[in-house]
Amino acid sequence: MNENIKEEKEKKEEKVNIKILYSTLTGTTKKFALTLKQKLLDQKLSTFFPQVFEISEYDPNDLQDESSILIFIIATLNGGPPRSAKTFSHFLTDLVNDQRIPQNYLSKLRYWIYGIGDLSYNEKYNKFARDVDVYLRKKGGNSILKKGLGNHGNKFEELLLHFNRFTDILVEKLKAILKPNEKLNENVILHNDKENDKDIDIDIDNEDEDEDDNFENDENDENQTTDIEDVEMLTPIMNKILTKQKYITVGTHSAVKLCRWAKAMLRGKGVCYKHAFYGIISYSCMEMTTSLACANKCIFCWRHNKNPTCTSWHYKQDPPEMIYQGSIKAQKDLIKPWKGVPGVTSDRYKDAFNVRHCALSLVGEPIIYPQFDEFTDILHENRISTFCVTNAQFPEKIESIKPVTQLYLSIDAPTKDILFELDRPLFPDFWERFLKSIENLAKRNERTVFRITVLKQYNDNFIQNYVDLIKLGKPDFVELKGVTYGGFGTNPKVSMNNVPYHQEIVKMAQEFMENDYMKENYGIACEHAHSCGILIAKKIFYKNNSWHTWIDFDKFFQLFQEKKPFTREDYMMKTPDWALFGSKEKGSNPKFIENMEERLKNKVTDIKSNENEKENQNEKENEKEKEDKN
Ligand SMILES: Cc1cc2nc3c(=O)[nH]c(=O)nc-3n(C[C@H](O)[C@H](O)[C@H](O)COP(=O)(O)O)c2cc1C
Repeated sequence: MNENIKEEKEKKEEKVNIKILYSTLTGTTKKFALTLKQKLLDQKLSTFFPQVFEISEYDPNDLQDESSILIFIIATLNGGPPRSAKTFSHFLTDLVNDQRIPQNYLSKLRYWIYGIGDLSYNEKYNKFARDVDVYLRKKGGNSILKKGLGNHGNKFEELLLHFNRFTDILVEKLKAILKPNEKLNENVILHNDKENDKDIDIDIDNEDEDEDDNFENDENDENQTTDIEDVEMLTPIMNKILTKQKYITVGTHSAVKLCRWAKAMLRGKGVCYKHAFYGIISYSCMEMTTSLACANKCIFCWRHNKNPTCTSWHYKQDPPEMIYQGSIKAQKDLIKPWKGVPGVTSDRYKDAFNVRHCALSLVGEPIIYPQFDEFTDILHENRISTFCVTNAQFPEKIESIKPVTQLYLSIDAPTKDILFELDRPLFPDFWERFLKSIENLAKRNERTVFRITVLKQYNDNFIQNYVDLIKLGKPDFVELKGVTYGGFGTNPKVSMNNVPYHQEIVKMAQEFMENDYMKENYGIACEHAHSCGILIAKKIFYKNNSWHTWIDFDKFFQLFQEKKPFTREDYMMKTPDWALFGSKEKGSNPKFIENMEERLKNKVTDIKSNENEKENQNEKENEKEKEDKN
């Protein structure tokens, strides 16, 4: 950029010090926002640079580091936010409900609120303006002046008078705050200070001074939440970031990404652990989610916690058929560019367009999508198997969803404290939800799995605690898998030091098998050294002297079509020798690995390549961190 333009731009940016955000139903708040802007401009002060925006144009992620003073002039619609403020309102609700976000999160924020409502709405009078004020204060925001609540039920002149009285005082406050070349005078800013508020005795009578005390009730106010069901889950900014990271978003809450194992299998460079353990064809497997939002912010999250979080579904809902069509198209679009890439044979390339599996495990929490059952029905009708991975925070769903091909719980930690540290859950009763989810898993009839993602120094111990959870959930399988390097971003809590070697996972599995309960009921069935994975399976899958951990997919679809109850035992299949624990191939299917015989002859095992991969990953991590910093 030309230096002069850059300087000019910086100067201008410095001056954007008052953002007036309005949210309107019939235009009054917009009019008032423009009136206030003019009043500020009339001061002819170089430090006043007011700008007016509709609230939907404001990215709430900026609240934390907002250097401008925010002025909200907002109406209420049936006790909730007007349409243009729904995303903003939803963001704030999540923020206050998120126990991990510190109370001083918005401590840099300076704001003022003026609500325009109608007293005849009684307890819903200016409810949205009052909520926004409470929410911002809850997270440390600083109100520079007590909020104003105007009654549009009065004569318009009275409302305008009320607004003018407030904004006159506001102008004085702003003058005091935004003096040129002067440090902020702390005494001027009212840090939620009710004592200081008392000298501005111009608020209308029925305002509740102790709204903070009513906060919990406000949250439960049905009227507040019923109207926000058509908020889109993804903001345009989130969408842009996801696209940059090679996700294809489908509709407003789903996404597909091509799994690295799909690429590896296409190129004859390896298969995923799901192929070794269960017979999934990696390149025919569509990895996706029906909800990018999740109730956890795991420290090892692939998405570096850039996803939305929520404790319940309150979004616009896309129809399942549309998600299905969109996802299949996305998967095919992701496969297309692999034509002609070295190693990709025409047979495999063609075959990859036949989507046969769906791993509902990408990111987020797929089961909170309200039409999840309808979506899996469509997949099954199209002979696409379903592996569903949930974060064990929605126990009712885990009990009630229709059977999938294989149902997973992510068991990220053996104890409450470690779960809190690793998953950073949103729910205050996260441990109870976790245990209840495990308990409900035991009631399921299809194949069930505990997925333990092992992070060294975090959750690689406490075998007895894990066994207690296994006794409760009685999963058919326990997958131990070293955490995958996905670039840990700038998260200081995880690094390559937390990524285990395959031998360490094997050792952990063996420690499991020293436990009496495990010895009696389970055995180590498979391994996949390439991804540091071990499969511990229930002994019911050991028949006629061999493991049957693979899935008979034809049988599964037949059972689905018959619409009769079925169990895990109805669709199992013999596991091939190369996938078994202790085999020389260590879970790599010779059919999909180039020069396998030669590799084995030269003892170039996948364990070795795992070590090399680790070195590469170290390099990648450094690069990724550089990128993140930029
Ligand atoms: C459909 C509708 C619902 C409303 N609901 C409320 C309400 O719940 N609480 C309230 O104080 N005012 C309510 N109002 C009044 C508006 O907030 C008030 O008229 C305000 O001035 C509208 O501002 P605007 O002209 O910028 O849209 C409602 C108005 C309409 C038209």
